[in-house]
Amino acid sequence: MDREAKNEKEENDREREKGVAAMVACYQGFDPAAYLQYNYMPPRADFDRQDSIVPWKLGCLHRAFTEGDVGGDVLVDVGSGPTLYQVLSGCEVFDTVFLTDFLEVNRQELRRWLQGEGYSSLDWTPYLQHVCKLEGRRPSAWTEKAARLRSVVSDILPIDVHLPRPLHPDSQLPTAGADCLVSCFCLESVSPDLASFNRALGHIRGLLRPGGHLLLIGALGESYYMGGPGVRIPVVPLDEAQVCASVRASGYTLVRLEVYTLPQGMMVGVDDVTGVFFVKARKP
Ligand SMILES: Nc1ncnc2c1ncn2[C@@H]1O[C@@H](CSCCNC[C@@H]2Cc3ccc([N+](=O)[O-])cc3CN2)[C@@H](O)[C@H]1O
Repeated sequence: MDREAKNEKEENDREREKGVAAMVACYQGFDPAAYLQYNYMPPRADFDRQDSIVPWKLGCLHRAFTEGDVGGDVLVDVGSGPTLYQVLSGCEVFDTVFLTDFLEVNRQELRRWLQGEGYSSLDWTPYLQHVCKLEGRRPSAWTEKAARLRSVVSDILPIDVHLPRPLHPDSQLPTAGADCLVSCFCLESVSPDLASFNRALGHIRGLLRPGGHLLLIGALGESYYMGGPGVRIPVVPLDEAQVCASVRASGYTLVRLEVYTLPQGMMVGVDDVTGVFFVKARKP
């Protein structure tokens, strides 16, 4: 590499590090309880509304986990945040589930739920009941599902998708990698730009074994969201074509893309998201 190219690469690396550091600073004010209130209560989580977002997400995940091609022992949820909905179907398929997040406040929120009912900031019962219904079970089986999830969560780990190895080497992940990754609303919300989003997709690919699946949910058209009162966090705005291109460019085979377009009633002033994507992909 000649001197000029070396200088340019060093400058690009410095810019990249500055962008990631700025994102870390944004997250210092993240408020799990407020975030849950904004996004995981009605209207966005209204199980009696056909057009509510959370039932749509749970339906995508239920189909993806139960249509027969996803399986194995280990499921990793990348960037769990303070939420559990993303593993309510997967916990029936995998005997070992790792929840992960960058912030200790979110890992604490998840630990509180694991302690038992009534400790976490949000009552997940309606979510558990809804997924039981999707599975053809009576809603009162939610207590069994909660017990199942508590039994399979093996650890709640720190993660940084901007590192080539996002998890600490001691994380007890199988050498070959996880059998399945799920990640919801994380990568586009933690990346300063599209190049960083694409790199993060590549980094988490290293957590997945060949033949394993990636289930990715994310925001379309979003440029910011509120991570708490007065905590405005920038987001990489994505469209469907870019999501498909990024997934393929990061070395995954795209199995399918599903898209939800937000009706006016779901726009509640906590972000400027226009749609939600669901991707099922496979690592060749
Ligand atoms: N470097 C990092 N590596 C991994 N995770 C990291 C890193 N930095 C922060 N994190 C971690 O990632 C974060 C994940 S929460 C990100 C929120 N995403 C945007 C928000 C979500 C949302 C939800 C629902 C709906 N809806 O329409 O129903 C829309 C939307 C759109 N707005 C947070 O847990 C942080 O702690």
